[in-house]
Amino acid sequence: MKPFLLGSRQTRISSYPLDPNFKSRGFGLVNKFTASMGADQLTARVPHVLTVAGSDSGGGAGIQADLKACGARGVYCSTVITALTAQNTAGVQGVSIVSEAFVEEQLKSVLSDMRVDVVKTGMLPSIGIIKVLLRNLKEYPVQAFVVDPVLVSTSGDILAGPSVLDCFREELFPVADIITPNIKEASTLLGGMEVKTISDMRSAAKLIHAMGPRNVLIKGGDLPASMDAIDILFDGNEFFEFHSERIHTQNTHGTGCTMASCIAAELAKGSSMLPAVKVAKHFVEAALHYSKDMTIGKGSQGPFDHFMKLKISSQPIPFDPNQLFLYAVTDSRMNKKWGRSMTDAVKEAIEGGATIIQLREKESETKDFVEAAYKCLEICHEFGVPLLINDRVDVALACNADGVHVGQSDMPARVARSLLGPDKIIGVSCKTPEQALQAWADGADYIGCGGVYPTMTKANNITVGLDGLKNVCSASKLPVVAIGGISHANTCSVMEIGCSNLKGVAVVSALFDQECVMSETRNLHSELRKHICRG
Ligand SMILES: Cc1ncc(COP(=O)(O)OP(=O)(O)O)c(N)n1
Ligand SMILES: Cc1ncsc1CCOP(=O)(O)O
Repeated sequence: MKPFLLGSRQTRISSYPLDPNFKSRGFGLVNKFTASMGADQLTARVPHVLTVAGSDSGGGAGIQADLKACGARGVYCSTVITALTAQNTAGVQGVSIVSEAFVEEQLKSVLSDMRVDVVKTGMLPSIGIIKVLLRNLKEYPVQAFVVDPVLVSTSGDILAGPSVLDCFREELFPVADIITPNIKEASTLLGGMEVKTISDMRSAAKLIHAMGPRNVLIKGGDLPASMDAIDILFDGNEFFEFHSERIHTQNTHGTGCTMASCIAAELAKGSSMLPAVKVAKHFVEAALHYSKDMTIGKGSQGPFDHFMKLKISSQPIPFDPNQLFLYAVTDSRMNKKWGRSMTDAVKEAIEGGATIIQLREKESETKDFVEAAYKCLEICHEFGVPLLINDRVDVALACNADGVHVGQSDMPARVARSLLGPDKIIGVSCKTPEQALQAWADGADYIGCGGVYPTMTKANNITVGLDGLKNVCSASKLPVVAIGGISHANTCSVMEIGCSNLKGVAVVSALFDQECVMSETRNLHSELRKHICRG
C-alpha cells in the first residue's frame, strides 16, 4: 500500500473522453490567466466547478454543501439543480425531481456562457437527467468529471432508484475521472457485496474501477468507530490509503458532497488527482473537528461549518468609534519590568475602564505571542472589549483577534483588509493628511495619529504635536485616536483641539509603566470623562 505522498505519483486528469477538442482548451498550472479582453488586458481566470446535484433545504448537503466547499477552497461554483429535497437534520421529508427539460435549460445557461473547468455530480435522480447531462458534456467538454454516486442520504433515505444504478454503472462511470462512493454506496453498486474492512474496500475499489472510472475513492467514514477514518484510492494500478483521525460528532451531514466538491475544486485549480484527494481529506477533517460541538437542528445528523467561523466564541466584536475612548496599548518590556503577564496587564486595564486593547509585543516569540493572545482575547470578550494586534496580521488570524493596528511600514491596510475580511477592525498610523486619506481608501476603520508629544516608548518617532493631530483629524474621513506621550496630565489639552472625529487617546507608558495598571487606567478614564461632560 502506497502512502499518499504529495507528488509521489501524478494521476492523469484528462478531459471528458468523448471530447475531440479537449487539447485545444489548454489547462494547467501555467495557464492561470487568459487574455479575454485583448493582448494587453489580461484578466485573472477564476477556477470554476459546476455542480449538478440536488438542493438540501437544511443547507448541510447537496448543492448547498458544494457551494460552501468550493467557496471555502477559493473556487467559483455554478449550480444545476436536479431535485429539490425537503430535508433537515432528522432526514428527508420530501423530494421533487426537476424535469429533464429544465435541467437541460440550466446546463445550457451555464455551459454556453461560462468556462467551466470541472463538473461534479451529486444527486442524479433519473436516467433522463443523466442522459441530458452526458449529452451536454459532449457538447461542452470540461477538464475533469467528478462523480459522487449519491444513492442514500446520511439518514438512510434512498435518493436514487435501482434503474438509475444501472445507468450509473453503464454510462456515467466510464466517463468519470473519479467516483467517490462511501462503503454503503460501494456495497450497493456491487449488488450488496459486504464492504466492512480495509481489505473489502480494496476489493470493492478494484471491482468498481472495472466499471470504467479512472479513479475510485472509497470513503471509510462508516468503518467501525474504533478505527481511523480511512479512505482508499485506486487508480487502476496502485492503491493509496488516506488516514485521518476519527472525529466523534453527529455533525457529519454533507461530508460526502463536500469531499467530492473539494476534489473538484482542487482539480479546477490545476492539481492532479492524488494531491487533490489529500487536500480534500484534510479539509473535511479540519471542518469536522471545528464543528464537532456545534448545534444546528434537533435531529441526529447535523451539518458542519465549511468556513470554520460560526462558533459564537469566535464572533468578532464590531467596530464602534467610541471604543477608541481609552485605548490601552500593551508593551512587553514594561510588563517584564513590572513582573506581570500580558494577560494580567490586559485584565487590569479593562477593569480600570480601557475600551479597546492592542497587544504591542515587539519581543515575544510567535508561539508565545499566539498563546497569550488567545488568553487575552478570552478576557477581552468576557468584558465585550475588542482586542487588536499590533503589526502581526498572522497572529491576529491565528487567534481570531478582532483586528490589527498597522503602521506605514507594516503590511498595507488594503492587504490586511483582504486577508482579514470585512468584519475585522483595522487601524492605521498616520502623521499626515495624505496618509489619512490613503488609510480611508484602503478600507481602514480608524487612524492612530502621533506622536502627539515626545515619547520614550517608540524610538526615533517624529512628534507631530497638537497641530499635526488637528491637520490629520481635519483631513480624515475616519475616527482618530491620539497617541504618543499622553497621560493624565495632558489628556484634556489633546481632547480639546476641537475635532469631532477625535474619539480618544491611546496610551502605553502612562498605564503600563506603572505599579498599578488598574488605578492608572481608572484615573485616565475619569479625566477623559471630564472632557465628555464639558464637550
Ligand atoms: C492606536 C495606535 N496608533 C499608532 C500606533 C503606532 O503603530 P506603528 O506605526 O505600527 O508603530 P509600532 O506600534 O509598530 O511601533 C499604535 N501602535 N497604535
Ligand atoms: C506606538 C507609538 N506610536 C506613536 S507614539 C507611540 C508610543 C506611545 O507610547 P506612550 O503612550 O508610552 O508615549
